[in-house]
Amino acid sequence: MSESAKKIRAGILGASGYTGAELVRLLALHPHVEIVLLTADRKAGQPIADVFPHLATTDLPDLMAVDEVEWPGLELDVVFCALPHATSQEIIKGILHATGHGFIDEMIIESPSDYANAIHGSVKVIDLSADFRLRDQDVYQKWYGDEHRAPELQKEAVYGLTELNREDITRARLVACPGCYPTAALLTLVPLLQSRVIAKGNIIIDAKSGVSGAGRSLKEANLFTEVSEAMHPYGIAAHRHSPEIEQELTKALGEQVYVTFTPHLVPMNRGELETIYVQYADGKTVADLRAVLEEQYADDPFVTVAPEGVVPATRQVRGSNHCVINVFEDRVPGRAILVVVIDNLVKGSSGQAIQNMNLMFGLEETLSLEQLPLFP
Ligand SMILES: NC(=O)C1=CN([C@@H]2O[C@H](COP(=O)(O)OP(=O)(O)OC[C@H]3O[C@@H](n4cnc5c(N)ncnc54)[C@H](OP(=O)(O)O)[C@@H]3O)[C@@H](O)[C@H]2O)C=CC1
Ligand SMILES: CC(=O)N[C@@H](CCC(=O)OP(=O)(O)O)C(=O)O
Repeated sequence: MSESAKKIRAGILGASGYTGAELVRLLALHPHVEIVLLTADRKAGQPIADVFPHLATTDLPDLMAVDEVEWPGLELDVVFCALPHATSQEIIKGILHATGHGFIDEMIIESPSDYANAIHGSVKVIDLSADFRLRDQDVYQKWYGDEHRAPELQKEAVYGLTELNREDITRARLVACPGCYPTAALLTLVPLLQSRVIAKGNIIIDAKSGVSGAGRSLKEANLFTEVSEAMHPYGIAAHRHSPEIEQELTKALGEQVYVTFTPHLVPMNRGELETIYVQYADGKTVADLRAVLEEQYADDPFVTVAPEGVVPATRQVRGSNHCVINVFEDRVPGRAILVVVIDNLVKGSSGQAIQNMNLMFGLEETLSLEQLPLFP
């Protein structure tokens, strides 16, 4: 895109939340994006600088309620949807209709060019919530409690794990960004399963997240006094990211995969670390796992396989779109230990969403995401 080209007109729904604010912070650096819409719920009507003083130097519209937005008049090119689960479905369905486009499954789509024609000129939607991540309606209902209210779009949505799904993301109209835990787990496990260097059984994901992963709304469990100087697991054998991780691993391998996944809340603001225990496939060693990961991510700007022996830590990625992975030989014969870190608010949500937007608009994937991690 040339400097003189029209800027991409972007809207951010849920801009008074953590991922919404992070989208604003990162997009402020984007040379081809103009933010023309910000929405909020309880904070609608306020200038964003009143809600987030750290964003005061940016020139931005005030926060407005989603149901007051006049979609066609805004001529948006892209909408980032950073709303809580279950609220995105109907809003996204409404946006696609209000901006003049129907649902793909109401059209005759027989080839990639039919699809390209069908979505030509449509606003593109990048959803950070879980609403369109699970492909199966029944699985969605089982884990999220309610019937899906836009199942036709659930089928169309592309899973937005950038490094492993670039081709589909590039062509997509609706991208469902992965959850923060699945991002770290899948970047590590998909290449290893696909290249058959690990066994599909006995995968254990021990995950830790900073408190911003739970969002900005008020919850007793997230008070300073509850969270500081302590840590605890939650969602044991019942966290909704298990089916999301299993869906994508099963797709990658072509066989059903199950994982043991236990998240923990740790007293830090942002960052996520997963320690993943795996079993080698017959005859494979730690060197095979390292070789697969190094080859997979050799040309990727944001995913790094750390040198042998270097231990990934959340400080190595804080505030950045980077993901650092390393693999270690276990002293228990036949097993390896992987460690992976991301920032939940960047690679785990808003950064990856912008990476996807760059792909969807034919831009350099790294635009507005170039900053190095913050240290300390
Ligand atoms: N936090 C994280 O690390 C990650 C979050 N996600 C997902 O991204 C989404 C946003 O998360 P996060 O930013 O943490 O959430 P927050 O709770 O921090 O923010 C939610 C935003 O949505 C608005 N909102 C709440 N309810 C409604 C509603 N009914 N209608 C319209 N707007 C509403 C809020 O407005 P107001 O403040 O004015 O009430 C706020 O702007 C969630 O689906 C989350 O699961 C995904 C990956 C990582
Ligand atoms: C610390 C914390 O509470 N984390 C959130 C995960 C946030 C996230 O990635 O994802 P979703 O979009 O799927 O909510 C949780 O466990 O529910």
